[in-house]
Amino acid sequence: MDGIDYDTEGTVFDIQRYSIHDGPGVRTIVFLKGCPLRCRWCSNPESQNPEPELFYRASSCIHCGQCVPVCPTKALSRENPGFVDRDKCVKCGTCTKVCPTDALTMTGKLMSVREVMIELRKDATQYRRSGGGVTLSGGEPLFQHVFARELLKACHEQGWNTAIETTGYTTRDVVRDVMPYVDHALIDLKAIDPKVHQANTGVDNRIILENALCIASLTHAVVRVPVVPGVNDNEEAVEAVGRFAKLMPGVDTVHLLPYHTYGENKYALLDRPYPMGDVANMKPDDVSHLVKVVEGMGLNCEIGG
Ligand SMILES: C[S@@+](CC[C@H](N)C(=O)[O-])C[C@H]1O[C@@H](n2cnc3c(N)ncnc32)[C@H](O)[C@@H]1O
Ligand code: SF4
Ligand code: SF4
Ligand code: SF4
Repeated sequence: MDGIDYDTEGTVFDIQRYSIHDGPGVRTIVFLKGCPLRCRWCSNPESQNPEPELFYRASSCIHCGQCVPVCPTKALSRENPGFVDRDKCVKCGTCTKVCPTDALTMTGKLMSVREVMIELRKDATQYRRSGGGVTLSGGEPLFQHVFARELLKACHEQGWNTAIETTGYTTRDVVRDVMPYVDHALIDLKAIDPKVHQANTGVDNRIILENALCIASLTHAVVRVPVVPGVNDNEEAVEAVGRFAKLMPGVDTVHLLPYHTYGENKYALLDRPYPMGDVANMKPDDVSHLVKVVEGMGLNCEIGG
């Protein structure tokens, strides 16, 4: 094992314990900030910007005004639509320290590998008992690839299973640098049609498809598809993903994730419009015909996962 730099820092916006999804056994999910994509349905809008950001929850604000004078850039005012002038806010977090109701909070904080490992060690017994471990998610975990790599190395040194949830939108060098420390890659293929991919995520999918093939040649991989109404919730689109998955070395399983709106309220906290408008949650039954398509191609198919 190469040396591990425990001082490497990265921006983390959440650590979720006791997950039974996103890899084998009981897992802790570490969510890293930063993503080069802008999926219209993204359930973690706070993950996209690599920097820490300010959440403002209007329903918790008691209009006491204590935050207004402490802001160094005068970004807070009742005159501002949404209260926070996002162009003026420098994300210093000073206002959050005086708010008595947590209407203002920061999402994302700088943590060292050492600090994250202290959190992860609390669940080490669960990992050993269940064959679980640690999953890096986001955002795109490879966006902060040096931090991700050192964290994965540190997990391996403890003997824990490691996984990443990735779009694969990165360079080949990063893939080769990080994959030796990943036991299980959950690779999102959101659309095979390049025009559909570009229109709905903001990026071309050529690099993603090339890296998906490479990642599957380097570690155990599963393909995941967020099934989104009006984007890829049809048999042709899912069949195209299945055809591609069959080209990926060792891949025998596709997960279909029905579209959900759980992230919608977080757009309001960032004063951003929700790009999906009023498109309703999908139910597992809504994708059962797509499961049959995947299974008919000789692949395993799970809803969720
Ligand atoms: C939050 S993402 C993090 C990993 C990476 N950014 C990605 O998209 O692959 C984890 C999973 O949630 C899925 N996802 C994101 N928004 C979703 C939504 N509104 N409905 C269903 N799945 C969603 C993604 O497609 C991905 O499989
Ligand atoms: S985070 Fe800093 S700059 Fe932004 S509103 Fe709060 S105090 Fe002002
Ligand atoms: S300190 Fe908190 S509760 Fe008071 S006005 Fe500011 S955001 Fe609202
Ligand atoms: S790739 Fe993942 S984190 Fe990035 S915008 Fe899309 S769903 Fe969100």
